[in-house]
Amino acid sequence: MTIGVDDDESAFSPLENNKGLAESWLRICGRLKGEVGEVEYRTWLTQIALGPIDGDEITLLLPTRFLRDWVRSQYGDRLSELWHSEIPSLRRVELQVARPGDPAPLQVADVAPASVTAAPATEDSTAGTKPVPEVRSDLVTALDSRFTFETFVVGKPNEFAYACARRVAEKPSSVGFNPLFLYGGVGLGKTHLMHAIGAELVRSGNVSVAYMSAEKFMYRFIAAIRSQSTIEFKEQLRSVDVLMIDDLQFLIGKDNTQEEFFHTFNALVDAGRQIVVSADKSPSDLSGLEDRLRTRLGCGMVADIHATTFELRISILEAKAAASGVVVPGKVLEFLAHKITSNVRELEGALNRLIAHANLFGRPVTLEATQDVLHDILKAHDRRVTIEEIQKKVAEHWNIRLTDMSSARRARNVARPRQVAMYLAKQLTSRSLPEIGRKFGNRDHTTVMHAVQRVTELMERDAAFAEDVELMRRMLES
Ligand SMILES: Nc1ncnc2c1ncn2[C@@H]1O[C@H](COP(=O)(O)OP(=O)(O)OP(=O)(O)O)[C@@H](O)[C@H]1O
Repeated sequence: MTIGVDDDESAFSPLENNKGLAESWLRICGRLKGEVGEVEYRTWLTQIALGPIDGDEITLLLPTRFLRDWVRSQYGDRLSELWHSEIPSLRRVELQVARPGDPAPLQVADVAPASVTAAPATEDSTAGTKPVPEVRSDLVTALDSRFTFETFVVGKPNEFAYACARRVAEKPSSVGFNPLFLYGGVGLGKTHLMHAIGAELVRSGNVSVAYMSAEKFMYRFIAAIRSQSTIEFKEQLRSVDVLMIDDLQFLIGKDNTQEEFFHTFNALVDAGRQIVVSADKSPSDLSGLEDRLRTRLGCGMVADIHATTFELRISILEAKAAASGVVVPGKVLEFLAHKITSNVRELEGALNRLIAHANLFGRPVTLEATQDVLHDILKAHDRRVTIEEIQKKVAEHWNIRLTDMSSARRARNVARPRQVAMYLAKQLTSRSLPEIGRKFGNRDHTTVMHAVQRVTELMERDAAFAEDVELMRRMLES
């Protein structure tokens, strides 16, 4: 059902005629204010006006499309939940851009935070995220309570970053370096470590901490400009003890926001406050950020989170499987750690899917079931082998020079490995025969065809040779 803000006034339930609805809305605003904090509430939520209610759907109106999209993405689910708790028959909250003549927002700027504020973590306030309460600064985006130091698995690739993060969490006033700059590829644990710092600081009390993504930083900054509250925004930011900004690369190309961040950064460092920043690259590689900002970012401790090793992937899988309570055989964990090497997020996603499947169907996790359930993920992770890799591995294995892959030498000890390499190129890549021929010293496609036939025949006749070729194939595929 779609409710438009249409011309049919009779279909509309004007707010002034619906006191109960207005009271519900005020209560919802009070709860939201308590949950998201004063600044966020004032920036985004006071701009919402009540629209019509029709059956199980209520419409809320926002002045611009930008605001509508932002409120939908950030608060859509929560608004639905809160409306449902007020009026159980309501199932949907529709967010629309207001048109001339639509009701104005209620004057709820002085809505007191509802008693829910003081309640313990509102576990249902954001999907999949359990916010940590009792944070002094309302600049804190909900911290995910799953991301703690206890649940972070430490190994060679991340031990340094972990140690630095711990240091900030334990002694925020005398860390000895500022900022802490965490960087590394996608899904390797940067956000996890930042949330862990936040959770630890909140637990220890007496420290105000602000965590937000660079994207959110920018939107808040823009919103502050729109609502003419930039001074307040700056003061809020500059009053925290620890400021953490995630995914700083988002600010590349956003010159005004960079400028604001730079000033905030300086003000906080000058005041002896701690900053933690994460990005996908080191400060020196973040081209697109202003030089002076890059220089300042690189002045503290720069900690790289490296790509995972097989051992770390196994440890992470073991920890996550144990926490799930589902028995996942070691063989399956090893298989996953071998196959999914891209990042921890994808590894975790694959394991979660297996666990969900096992729970749903009550079946044990086996290697066979894993291949079946994760068919699509595993396919996407199948390694793409290049002809150059094949040539290199085969040349090493048969102890010939790499250049002999393209040379005209016909001696058997050279020609045979070259044929094997052509055979493997045909088996493991999607290259055509002429393309393969070109990579082997501009040979004709019939030469490649002959090599493939010859190797196939030899493998049928000679078990030791077949084993050698199979070994090569496995090494290249792993
Ligand atoms: N060492 C680890 N131990 C346990 N879980 C981890 C570890 N590293 C990453 N994870 C998990 O992997 C997932 C992705 O991690 P996270 O979101 O922190 O990555 P990120 O580096 O911030 O990625 P992005 O660059 O996309 O923001 C999270 O669920 C996190 O808990």
